Amino acid sequence: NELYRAQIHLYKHVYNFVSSMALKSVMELGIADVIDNHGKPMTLNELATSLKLHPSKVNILHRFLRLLTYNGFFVKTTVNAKEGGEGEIAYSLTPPSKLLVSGKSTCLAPIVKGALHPSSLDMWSASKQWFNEDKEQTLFESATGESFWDFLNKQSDTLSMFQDAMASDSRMFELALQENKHVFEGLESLVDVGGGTGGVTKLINKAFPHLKCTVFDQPQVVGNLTGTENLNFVGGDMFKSIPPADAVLLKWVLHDWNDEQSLKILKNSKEAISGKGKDGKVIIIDISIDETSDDRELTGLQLDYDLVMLTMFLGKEREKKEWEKLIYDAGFSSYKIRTISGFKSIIEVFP
Ligand SMILES: OCc1ccc2c(c1)OC[C@]1(O)c3cc4c(cc3O[C@H]21)OCO4
Repeated sequence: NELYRAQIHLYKHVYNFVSSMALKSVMELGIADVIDNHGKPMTLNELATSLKLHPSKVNILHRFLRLLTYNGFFVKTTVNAKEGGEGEIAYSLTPPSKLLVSGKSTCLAPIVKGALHPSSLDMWSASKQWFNEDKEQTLFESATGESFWDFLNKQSDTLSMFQDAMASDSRMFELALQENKHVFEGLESLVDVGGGTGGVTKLINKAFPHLKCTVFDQPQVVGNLTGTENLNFVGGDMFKSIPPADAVLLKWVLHDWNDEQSLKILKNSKEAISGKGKDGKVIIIDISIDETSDDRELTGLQLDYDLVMLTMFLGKEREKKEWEKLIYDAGFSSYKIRTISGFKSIIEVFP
């Protein structure tokens, strides 16, 4: 009956937060590390013992693992099956939960921790007031009275939590970089605008040791960071000016900003690459929403990010035609866009 099917769809979306929170709990308990260290499927009791859980928590752990197994984060196998006996259920990691194993370049636990921090969740209790107020501000500002950037910069632990999150996502870029080396070939200098602690720049510098790389971010972000021979940190304001280079890299930056602010950043980027008469370029790495895609999980993630950017930064995720308009409005003459592994695209923009 379609009425009950509608009710199931409605309630499923109401309780989507439960699987996010279960994932957060598993990340906090370090279950991926425990199973990875064990080296083979782990029974519930082995897991509970290793996690030093109180006996009353063993069944709770079982229920969490059941939901997360259903959602593709674990697989169940049977171990210790005696002759004709049942054996025991044991849990193994899957590719998504392997991304929570610490100490690897593919560890995304920091972004799970950051994105599910109360600062990203509590603000939603102010959504009604946000919609009804006549002020243009983020949901975060409506709820807390300060911008998310000010909140992050206020305490070192929140800033480092955010930077660890960005760095963890950047380490995933290594694969995409190998598949897109041609984008960086022939460059003598590159400035990574909004580069934070230099996660991506270090990867590029490793792949292209002769490329002079500059990490450009706010003074309080890069102030006390020291570079190496071909990688230096420069503090400044990308809305004022960007240090000159053959290429400007904007990875996961423009989606934080509305069209007016993004135009300003792109115009300053155009200034920065137009020195020395070289035909420089701007390299944008960001989400480009493909509404025609039939990959519902990919498009769903991209639309989730659009609301995260809207509510926290008054930013947005852009479709291809929106990128095109922004690029041409900023005075560039052409661009090349291609999806890179995962949910982002790489857009080369030429003056
Ligand atoms: O373009 C920048 C950019 C890129 C990704 C993310 C940003 C901003 O903020 C929202 C977000 O969901 C988030 C919020 C966080 C966090 C990490 C984190 O990852 C997500 O650590 C503390 O709070």
